[in-house]
Amino acid sequence: MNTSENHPPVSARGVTLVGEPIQIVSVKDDHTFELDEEKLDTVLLRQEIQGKKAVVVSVAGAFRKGKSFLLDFFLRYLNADCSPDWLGDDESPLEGFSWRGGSERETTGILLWSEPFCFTLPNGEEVAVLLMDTQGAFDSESTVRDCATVFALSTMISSVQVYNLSQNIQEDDLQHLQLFTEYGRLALEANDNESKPFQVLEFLVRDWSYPYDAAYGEAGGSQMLEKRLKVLGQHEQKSVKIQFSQDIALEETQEAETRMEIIHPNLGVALLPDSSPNFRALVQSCTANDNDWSDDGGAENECHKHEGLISHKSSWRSTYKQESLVSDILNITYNAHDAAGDVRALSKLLQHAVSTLTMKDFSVFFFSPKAVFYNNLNSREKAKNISSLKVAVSSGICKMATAENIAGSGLNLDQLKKIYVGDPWEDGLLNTFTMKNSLGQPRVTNTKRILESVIPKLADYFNNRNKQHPELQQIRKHIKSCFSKIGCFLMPHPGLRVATNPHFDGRLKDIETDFKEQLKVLVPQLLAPENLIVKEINGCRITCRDLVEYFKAYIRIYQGEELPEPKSMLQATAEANNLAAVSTARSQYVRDMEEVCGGDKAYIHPTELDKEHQRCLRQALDTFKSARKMGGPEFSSGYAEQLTNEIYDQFENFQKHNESKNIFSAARTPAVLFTVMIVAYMTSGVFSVIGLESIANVFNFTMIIFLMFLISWFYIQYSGEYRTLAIQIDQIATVIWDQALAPLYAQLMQQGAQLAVRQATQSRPKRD
Ligand SMILES: Nc1nc2c(ncn2[C@@H]2O[C@H](COP(=O)(O)OP(=O)(O)OP(=O)(O)O)[C@@H](O)[C@H]2O)c(=O)[nH]1
Repeated sequence: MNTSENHPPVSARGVTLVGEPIQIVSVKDDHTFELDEEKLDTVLLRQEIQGKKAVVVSVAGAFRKGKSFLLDFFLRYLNADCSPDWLGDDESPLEGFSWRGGSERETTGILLWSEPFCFTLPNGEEVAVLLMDTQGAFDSESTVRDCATVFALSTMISSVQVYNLSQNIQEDDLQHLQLFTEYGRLALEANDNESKPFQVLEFLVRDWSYPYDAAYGEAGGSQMLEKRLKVLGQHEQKSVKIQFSQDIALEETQEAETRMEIIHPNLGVALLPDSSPNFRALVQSCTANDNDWSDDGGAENECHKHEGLISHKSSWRSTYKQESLVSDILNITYNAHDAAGDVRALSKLLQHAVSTLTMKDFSVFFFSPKAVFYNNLNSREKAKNISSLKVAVSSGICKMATAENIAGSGLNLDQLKKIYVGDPWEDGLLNTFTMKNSLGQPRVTNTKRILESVIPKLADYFNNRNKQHPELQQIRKHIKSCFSKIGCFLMPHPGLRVATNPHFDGRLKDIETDFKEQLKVLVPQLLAPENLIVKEINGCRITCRDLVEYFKAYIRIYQGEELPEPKSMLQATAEANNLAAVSTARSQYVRDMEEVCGGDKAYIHPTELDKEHQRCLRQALDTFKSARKMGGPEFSSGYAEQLTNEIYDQFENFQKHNESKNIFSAARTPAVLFTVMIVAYMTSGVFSVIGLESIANVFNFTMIIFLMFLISWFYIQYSGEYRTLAIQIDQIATVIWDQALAPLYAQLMQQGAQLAVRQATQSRPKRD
């Protein structure tokens, strides 16, 4: 709400709020900017602060998004001397910079709070904190240039620019930021695109409604910023350290071996599936008779050892179902559909086996403890990782079996990506897939066919997923290159009363608790003395006195004409389209005319050349008109005119070039010079015959001069030197030709023609 005129504004803690907003920069009706130097001086050149370092915190962004409202909380905090209960009581209206509800813009130009706040930094340095409110961008009365100028100026002047956004960081927010900061960078002379021209940028996302995606505050903000400003498709050069669970397993193996020894060895068997060949061999050894092993003496002996110990001896079995084994070996039956009975029967079967075989015999059929450990681990990792690898199967990268191998080896798709990004030449993936575990087996596979098919497909997949359009990359790179530090803070919605109640006057009781909680974090984060950022320009810390000079210098740049005008996207695109169409049409004209009178073509009569020019011009204009362009016919008419003018310029060149091919015009200068010499010689002869020697000498002298001209002209044509002299001689010859010889020639031609006509009519036979 506007600061009341009847009583001075009072802060929430009952302390009078000293100062008022002062309009430093105003925008005039003709969209030019004016700096009120006097007011600026009253704020910054006060005796007590002019020598102090300046901290300038500005809030900029679209109009009607609560910038001034937020600044008033900044004021409260600073006015309360940063005390912990700065937010004050529930009943005090929010005052300071003028803010209000409604849809029409409030702030115009740039405002400063008239009373800078003085603090001492932890290093003992005295600083003055200035708060700056800016005109909201994109309202219906501001041009793109106005918005860009306000944003650029405030960014150039401030040490912390709060970019106030609503609900999210959208791509258009980044595009505008790019345009505005580029406009700022252009104005700065140190526009080397290397040093960072601006200091801190804080994205402030208001009304953040997705705390379940990213939490309110700075942590969620950083997470969000990381996503939004990520430049995808750039391989990070630092190597990626990945913690594989399999690697841990290798270290654990030793410990596992010891552990396995104290576990009953049956566990090793119990872990085997009953389809496993080892399980079958074990059972076979418990039940085999002599005949089964007759072809193998060693095995025969082994079986003899078991003879008598095993009650039922049979040949290789057709079935190894637990139910039939128990019935054959132990001669008992049980309910195979009862899980508990099943386990009890298995236990009896194993006890029987243990009692009939020595440990040594029995252990032949065990998996090693290491193998069992791996098997265990493999199942656990497979369960954990397989879901992400199903994407690889559905994308045709590998079959399910390979995906299971990869998953079982402790890798998921995300980790594979990190390996690939860390080593994009595919070696990383190859090495990982083929590295040996402590059993000497490959981690995933070393089958060449699989490796050759899966690894390139994985690499393609990661590359395509990583692809980000160059335009998007460029925006992100640009923004990062402009600021020394970029942060983000997610603010919750302040509640419906704040947003929609026309009588809301900023009392805390009407504001949602979440919002107030986050304010208590945000404001000290920006303004607590230990967090203040002193304004720096080209590495120098700026005092309030210096800031006045910079302000004046910067505004002068934006008042002048030297900066290109920032345009709306449509206008810029329409211009680019039209210019491209002009260029295509002009090239077509040049090509067509080259066909008519190009370098290797013969001289063409000027009238004919003009006709050809008209034809090519028409065609070029047709090409321009038929090109698809943005902006409409009215916008294009100016470019059509530009095209016609450029084509006429080209035509002049073609005319000159054509003229140079005319041998008569090329020979005109020597012919004129020679004619003048002859005439001068003959005239001098006539005058000397009649005794007027002095006049004859003048003509002789003229003849000598023209002879010298002629010799010089030939020399210059031959050597290419003294070209300016040749041009002057050509000009003299042209004047003589135009003034004397050409009219004479025309007259002679006319008389000749008349004579010819007369003779022709006289010689015609008379009719009776
Ligand atoms: N939804 C929402 N509204 C807010 C928030 N903060 C303030 N408002 C309301 O937004 C309206 C405009 O506030 P201002 O501070 O005048 O907005 P501004 O961005 O300075 O507006 P301009 O000066 O026109 O650029 C007021 O009605 C505030 O109550 C917020 O975080 N979320």
